[in-house]
Amino acid sequence: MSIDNERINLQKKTLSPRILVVDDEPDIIELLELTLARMGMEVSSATCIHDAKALLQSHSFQLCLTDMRLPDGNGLELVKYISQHFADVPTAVITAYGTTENAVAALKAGAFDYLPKPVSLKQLRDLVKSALSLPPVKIESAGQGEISQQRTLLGESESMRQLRVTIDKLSRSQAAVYISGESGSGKELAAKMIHERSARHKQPFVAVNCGAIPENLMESEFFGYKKGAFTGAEKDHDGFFLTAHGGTLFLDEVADLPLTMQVKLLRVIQEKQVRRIGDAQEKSIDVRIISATHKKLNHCVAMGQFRQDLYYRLNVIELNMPALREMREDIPLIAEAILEKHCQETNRPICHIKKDAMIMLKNYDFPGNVRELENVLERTLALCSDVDIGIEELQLPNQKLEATPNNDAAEVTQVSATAIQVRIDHNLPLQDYLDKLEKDSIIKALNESRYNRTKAAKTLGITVRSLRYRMERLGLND
Ligand SMILES: Nc1ncnc2c1ncn2[C@@H]1O[C@H](COP(=O)(O)OP(=O)(O)OP(=O)(O)O)[C@@H](O)[C@H]1O
Repeated sequence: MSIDNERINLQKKTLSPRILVVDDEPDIIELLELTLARMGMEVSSATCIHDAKALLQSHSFQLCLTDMRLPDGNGLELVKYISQHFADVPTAVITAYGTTENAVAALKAGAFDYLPKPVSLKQLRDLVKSALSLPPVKIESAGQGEISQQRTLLGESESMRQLRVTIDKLSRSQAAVYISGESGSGKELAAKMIHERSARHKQPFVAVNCGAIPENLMESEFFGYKKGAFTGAEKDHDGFFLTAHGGTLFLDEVADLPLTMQVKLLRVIQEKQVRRIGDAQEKSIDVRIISATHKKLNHCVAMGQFRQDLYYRLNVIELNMPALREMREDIPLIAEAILEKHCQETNRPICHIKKDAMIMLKNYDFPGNVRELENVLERTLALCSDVDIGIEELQLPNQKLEATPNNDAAEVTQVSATAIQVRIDHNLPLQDYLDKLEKDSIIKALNESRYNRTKAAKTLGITVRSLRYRMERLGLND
């Protein structure tokens, strides 16, 4: 062999992915070693957790395949150990036939995927390929800075930081995820983040709003059809499952699926096979399912509107999106980010929200969550030409102030340097309360300046024009 060839072989060897196999059955180790070696992998094997940990300390691995039952403990222990200390190493567990509980427990503990026994070599190869195409783990991914290139859920509250960490973990697994949360709270964004950070990121992300498809078209939309299968089927159509092959299928508003469709969906998910209408052949599909609804899916199950078996299939891991009012401290950051984005897109100077207006936003309950915040700000930008956005430009719907620590009226009182002592009436609608505060501030400034509007405006920190506008609005002209 020439020196060059030798060097290439050596390079190939050092570049081969290394896989750790943990099993106490020599036959299984041998089968896995042979198959993986044929795929060009380097394999190290251990027969117990203790030896596996020692190997992890001394070598770097790109994947670990472990049995569940090991002489010195449970494979889950190893899954947890690896996800804690070697977050970059995906782990797959080999589970005894029919023990789905084990598989679910492993996925919840952070496993990338599971392989049921007897191990199918095709499944093994597919699993290895996907595990090796996982993007590298990002350090400190709870923060947002380093992932700014990708879409991300903004917010620095503890719940948002935790959510991002969980999303990163879920991205490194193949488990079905069910995302719960109110409308507009970021369920679809979370699903996209999981997909974009996963081994499937180069494959399609197909989002389906289950509530928007007419019942008579559901089957053909989900499973596809062959040309001529029915009147109007002028060419082959793949349907959502086949289109999402290799990638992620996001079933939004999954609770809206009719029961007949739920049965068909469950079958396809279980068998991993789909047959287009009019096709004699079934096709294998490899699709990760993420589902979501703003309804309480467990209630739908209890009411007999949603099949329990499908619920268990979809809800291997649940991700709950907090409502915006549960993370009020994040409202300024999210609001400013939305403004910056819109201003950049429309080529206008970046607008900012004034302090009192921001407090008002923080105190508003946002039943429509971040989507509503986006709409409020978009409307504001359309109507306001100033770079500083004040209370009146926001035009928030009236809302009763509730005495929670977050919308503490004391905070509102602080905003205006000239704010006078006002009796705070929690029973007033928010707009009326703020109008009263504004009116009292203006009257006080006018009194102090002996009705000199220029001086009063200066004290209030606003322009004379704005003072005139406000006085007119509040009926103070007399
Ligand atoms: N934490 C967040 N940071 C930045 N943007 C967010 C955040 N949460 C939601 N959004 C944005 O809010 C809008 C609504 O989010 P999304 O569509 O994901 O909500 P959803 O829960 O799926 O809504 P629905 O239940 O109505 O389908 C999107 O533009 C999304 O990008």
